[in-house]
Formats: sequence, structure tokens, C-alpha cells
Amino acid sequence: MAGSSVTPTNVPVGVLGATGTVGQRFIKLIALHPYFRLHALGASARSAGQPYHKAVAGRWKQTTPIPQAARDLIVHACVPEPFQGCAIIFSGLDADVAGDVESAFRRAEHAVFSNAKNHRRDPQTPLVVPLVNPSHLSLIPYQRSIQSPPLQKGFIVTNANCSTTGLVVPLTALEKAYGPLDAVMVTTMQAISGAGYPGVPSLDIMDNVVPYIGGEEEKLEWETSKILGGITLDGTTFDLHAESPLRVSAACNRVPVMEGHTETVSVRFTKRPPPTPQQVRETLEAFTCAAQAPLCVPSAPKQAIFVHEEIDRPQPRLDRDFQNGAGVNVGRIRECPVLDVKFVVLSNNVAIGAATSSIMNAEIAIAMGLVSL
Ligand SMILES: NC(=O)C1=CN([C@@H]2O[C@H](COP(=O)(O)OP(=O)(O)OC[C@H]3O[C@@H](n4cnc5c(N)ncnc54)[C@H](OP(=O)(O)O)[C@@H]3O)[C@@H](O)[C@H]2O)C=CC1
Ligand SMILES: N[C@@H](CC(=O)OP(=O)(O)O)C(=O)O
Repeated sequence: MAGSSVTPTNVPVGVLGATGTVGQRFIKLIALHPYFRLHALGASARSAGQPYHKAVAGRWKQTTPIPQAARDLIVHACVPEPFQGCAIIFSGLDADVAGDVESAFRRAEHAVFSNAKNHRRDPQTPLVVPLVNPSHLSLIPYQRSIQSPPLQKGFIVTNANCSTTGLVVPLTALEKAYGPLDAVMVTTMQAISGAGYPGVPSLDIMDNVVPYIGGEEEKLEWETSKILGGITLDGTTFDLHAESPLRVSAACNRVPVMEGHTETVSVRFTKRPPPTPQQVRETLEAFTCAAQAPLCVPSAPKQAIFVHEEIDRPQPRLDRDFQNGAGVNVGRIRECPVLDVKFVVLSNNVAIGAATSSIMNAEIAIAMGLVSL
């Protein structure tokens, strides 16, 4: 994948849903970014019209203070006009409104990078985990061409569900090395922050495990095939891994952890005999992705997959902030007596599971020359 040799400077960006759990992480990351600059913020009518620091008063949940670059920006309603000067729009909008709002921003010729689920299944919308399938961004020109009227600059790219994101990174490493997977069984233990703020009531989650997250299992089972699949030969849509159907069975649970989704995963390979646990370990450790090289985007982790050797790792409290949450942690790689190999995955749901993925997707799209700056 070719990369641009020119590093952009001073790229103005807007954040929709800037006051929420994901939005706050965007603010924190963009304030420190080498070339993105906060230009406009949006949220609901409850926040609109106030300076950002007042809009988030009492609900700023980051461990660092509100960045100066955001404090006094006025929060707008989520309509395109106040965002006119933005080259990129990041969306951390509630899914109840994200679909229509993001479509309106695309119509207004904005490049939209969304965390919300609404457009993920659109046949021409890339669903991109930046460590896995940035090549899907090449569908952007076709997406623009089929809008009515056709667009010059506007498009929507989504990132995946936060649990799907952690899962597909090791799966893609395994498929690249050993060919298509046949079956995946995954059980998630998802952090409370995944449900936004204020999210799950404390009386439901303390001293408890809730074995149901609405719609989550279906997302893991469906999104995995779109992400691990390719683009059809005519370049107009995604093949959903159709040549070698991948069976995924997910069981999703909410656990009393603040940040970091843990997943236990068992896989069956098509290839017989399958690789050994030691071969799987070496493959995961050696995995590199285009975001690291040749694209060399600034938010890419040094190591896409960190393999823990300690028998009791990864753990969310200890490992979720490793590499600023931009990589994926794997551990306990061993033989599975039912499928072939099993292991544990931990990924930070608000970093690589959300804001970091969107930011990296935008960096990659810029490096691929797909964003008009
Ligand atoms: N939390 C996570 O780990 C992940 C979340 N996601 C997805 O990202 C999105 C944001 O999630 P999260 O940050 O957790 O959610 P929050 O509930 O914490 O934040 C929602 C944001 O949307 C805004 N909003 C709500 N209603 C409206 C409206 N009618 N018009 C305009 N803005 C509105 C809120 O503004 P206000 O403050 O003014 O109400 C707030 O900024 C969701 O689609 C979620 O599914 C994806 C991956 C991971
Ligand atoms: N549902 C996820 C977070 C989320 O919002 O996912 P999605 O963007 O796929 O709706 C969780 O609870 O941890």
C-alpha cells in the first residue's frame, strides 16, 4: 500500500459527540496529535451553546485535565454549517442519532470517521480496523460516485464494534500465515465504559456479571467477516469472506471493569494439520501491519500484538494502557481440545476499540491521498 511522503500540518478537525465517553477520548488524543487541530465540537441540545468545559462539567472522566485547545470551544448542534472549516469529522455520536447526522455531514462534503454502528453494514462503507484492513478504504471513491448527487470530497468510514476490534487483529495475523479460519468461538468480558456515560447502573454491575449486551453478539459474528474479507473483483463492494465462510459464535458479558475488554477465543483452522500453539505465538508476535510500514502513521502502535508470557496475563487493570491502548494484548496461547488453539485477548475499548481507531483510519486515509486537505 503506497503512502504519501508529505506529512500534513495543522489539519482542522471536528468532533461530533464530543462530550461523551468516546468524544472525550478524541479530545484528549487530538489535543496531543502532531497534525490534527481541534476546530469545532458538537453534541446534543443539552450541551450546545456552552463552552466545552462547562458542557462537560461534572462528567469529564479522563485522568488528565481538559486540554486547553478544547476548554473554550463552543459546543455546537450537530449540523454541518459550524463545521465548514473542518477537513475531517470524527463521530462519537450516540447511535440513536448518528446515522442521519453522519449522512448529512457526508452530503455536505465532509470526510466522516465514525464509531457508531449505523453505517457499518452499508455495502459501500468501509468498516476498518486500522491494524487489519486499511485497504478497504480504497472503496471511498466509489462510495462518493454513487451518492446523489455524486460527491467530490464527502464519505463515511466506520470503525468496528470495540469487541470485534480486539478479536480481528489476532485473527487476521493467523489467516495471513495459515489461510482461512474455519470457526471461532469467543466469549467477551466487556468493561462498563463500553456502555457510555452514565451507562450501566452501579446496582446492576457491582458484585455481578451481566450475561447480555443488546445486539453485541450479532455485531461480533457479522462484522468479523466483513473486516477479514476482501473487496469484490469489480471493486464495488465487500466480499464478506464469502469464498471461505467463517463461522463465528460469540457470547458477550458485562463485567465490573472500568476500561478494557477481555475475550477468550478458540479457533479452528481450515488447514490440516493446524499450526501448533508455539507457531501461533510466533506468528502473532511477528505480525506487522501497513499502518506501521509503509504508511508509518503517527498513532500506530510499535507492536500491533503484544504476546504476554506470564501465565495470568493480559489483565485489564494492568495491560489496557500499554502503548496508550493502541495495540492488542494476547496471552495464554495453548491447545484447544475442541477446536485447535485457544488464547486470551485484551484490547482497550475506548482507545483501539474506538477513538484511536478512528484517528488512525483518518491518518491512513490522508496517507493514501483519499482526503482533500
Ligand atoms: N464507549 C465505547 O467503548 C465505545 C462506543 N462506541 C460507539 O461510539 C458512540 C459513542 O459512545 P459513547 O461515547 O460511549 O456514548 P456516550 O453516551 O458517552 O456519548 C454520546 C454522545 O452523543 C451525544 N448525543 C446524544 N444525543 C444526541 C443528539 N440527539 N444530538 C447530538 N448529539 C447527541 C452526547 O451529547 P450530550 O453530552 O450533549 O448528551 C454525547 O456527546 C456510540 O455510537 C457507541 O455505540 C463504539 C466503540 C466503543
Ligand atoms: N456495545 C459496546 C460498545 C459499543 O457502543 O459498541 P457499538 O459501537 O458496536 O454499538 C460495549 O458495550 O462495550
